[in-house]
Amino acid sequence: MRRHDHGSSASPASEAKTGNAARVDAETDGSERAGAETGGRGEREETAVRLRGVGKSYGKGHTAVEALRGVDLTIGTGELVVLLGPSGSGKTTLLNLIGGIEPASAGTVEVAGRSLAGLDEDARTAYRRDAVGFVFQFFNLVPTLTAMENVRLVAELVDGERGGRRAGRGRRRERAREALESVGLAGRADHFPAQLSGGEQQRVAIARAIAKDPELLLCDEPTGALDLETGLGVLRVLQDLNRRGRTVLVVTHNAAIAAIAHRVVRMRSGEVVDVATRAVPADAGEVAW
Ligand SMILES: Nc1ncnc2c1ncn2[C@@H]1O[C@H](COP(=O)(O)OP(=O)(O)OP(=O)(O)O)[C@@H](O)[C@H]1O
Repeated sequence: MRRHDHGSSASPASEAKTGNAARVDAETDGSERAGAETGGRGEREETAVRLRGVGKSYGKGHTAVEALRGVDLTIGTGELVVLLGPSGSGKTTLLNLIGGIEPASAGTVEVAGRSLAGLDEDARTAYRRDAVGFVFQFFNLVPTLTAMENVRLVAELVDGERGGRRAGRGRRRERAREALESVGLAGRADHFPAQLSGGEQQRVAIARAIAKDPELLLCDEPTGALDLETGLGVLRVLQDLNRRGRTVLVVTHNAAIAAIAHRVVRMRSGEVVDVATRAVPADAGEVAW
């Protein structure tokens, strides 16, 4: 099994900064599980995300804000990681950097072994479009399109841009149907967003995110606008997708969601202050808040 350099790459300084000696072990855990899948051409990278010394600042002078400060974090392929922290601690900023929505001010962000810093605007757009699925708090569905059309829209955009990989219309419809099925909504394909509950709308948004078969699913407060029951339905879908091999990063205020994570990352004031591993993540069905 190919092994990672987590032990050596996590410098004493960064360990001291996170104040968490378990961090290196926790990272090794994730890569070992994923490592079994790697080793040859065409196989998956064992590290999904690697951040080293990542900083992000906004503005200048007396209005400058340091949203992220020296963040080191590794996410193994196939992990479900929950990122917790109070408002303003930098969670969304971190997600946006990993998703290529904005560039880091310092340090390196690598996804599936490729550095995002070297990408020009076109390559960054292609990366966002092809490699990352985004799920937001307020679903962001197009209200005048049905569930199926919302999902297909993204599949068509992606196919339209991916030279040489154009799928036929039938194949795109099939892929969209598969995505809706995988979130338990095949029966609601022809409903408009207003005819769906909040939880169902979020599941359509998840179907839309996975229809393009992204390497990474980035979720920002995916249950934030939902009541307990519908929120748990969404968590079940995310856990199910993760169990089928997808890497999932969930940003949330809701500490109860941490129960389903392989690893829980806590942030405060732009820094990672703790990383904890769960030997056996809870079933989403067992979570309550
Ligand atoms: N575009 C921006 N311009 C200026 N400051 C920003 C910008 N985006 C974020 N910030 C600041 O960066 C810090 C981190 O914000 P971020 O949204 O990442 O926090 P968060 O942990 O996701 O918070 P919340 O849970 O409230 O969404 C905050 O102080 C915020 O005001």
